[in-house]
Amino acid sequence: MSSIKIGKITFSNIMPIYHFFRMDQFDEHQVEFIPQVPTQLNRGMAEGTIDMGPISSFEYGRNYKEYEVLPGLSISSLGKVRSIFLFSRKPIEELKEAKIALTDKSATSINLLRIIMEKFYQASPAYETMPANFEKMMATADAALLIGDDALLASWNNHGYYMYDLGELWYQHTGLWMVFAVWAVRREVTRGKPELLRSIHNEFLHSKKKGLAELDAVVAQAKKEFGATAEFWKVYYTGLSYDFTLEHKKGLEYYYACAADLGLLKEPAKVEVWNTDSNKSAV
Ligand SMILES: C=C(O[C@@H]1C=C(C(=O)O)C=C[C@H]1O)C(=O)O
Repeated sequence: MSSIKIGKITFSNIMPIYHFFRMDQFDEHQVEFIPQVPTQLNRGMAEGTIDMGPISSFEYGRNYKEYEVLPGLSISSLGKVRSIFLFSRKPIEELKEAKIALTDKSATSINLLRIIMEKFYQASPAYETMPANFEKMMATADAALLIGDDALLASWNNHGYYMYDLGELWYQHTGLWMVFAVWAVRREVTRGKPELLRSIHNEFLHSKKKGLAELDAVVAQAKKEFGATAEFWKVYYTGLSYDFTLEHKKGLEYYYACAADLGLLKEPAKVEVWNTDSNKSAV
């Protein structure tokens, strides 16, 4: 039997979910991690070279008929996310005619920025997608959107730019959760390998629970790999949510409705959560 290929975002944001994942619970060749940035994972899932894992929630919405969402897992925030920033030379209200450079690693946040600019600031700036090089982005544009560790690193610099946290802006204008990534699984895997998928899902839930209960171990690892203080990582990880509740779903569906309204999605996606008790799906 071929292995289930599981995506793994190469950012520090997912460490609490993967840190205590016990590979030794599975036979050799049953599961394999594929570490990539979100846009690569999105593509791999769409092409079928990756079977499941965290993908941009926007990508789930774009291709939702092919996927189901695994329950109890996401990368979300209710307010500040702390790793998705618009850096700008001018206040956001003055970006109406501006040029904004967008990281090429994101799908959710670049479309969230469009929603925020169009709907909340009645602005239609020009956008250009670029490799995530902060200095080069700011050299050619008035503002730059970065996500993940690129955004964390840039936010630690004393560059003097205005900084807007997209999770915070979304919350201020909607009062809702913002779901940045969901654990999607290709439908043929829910049908073809439900038992193994159930074991992997349980292992993720176990690892998440332990990661949050023993956050100091995750914090120490993040500090070792990326720097900054233990206090920073504690605030960062406790500010993120890794759950997927009905409230998360409500926020996500509103995001999809906004995206469809602006023509960023063909239609508002239906969020279908995998029913772990049977081979059938249920919302
Ligand atoms: C919180 C984050 O969530 C993410 C944002 C994503 C996106 O914009 O497409 C995708 C996956 C997550 O890594 C982050 O990257 O900082």
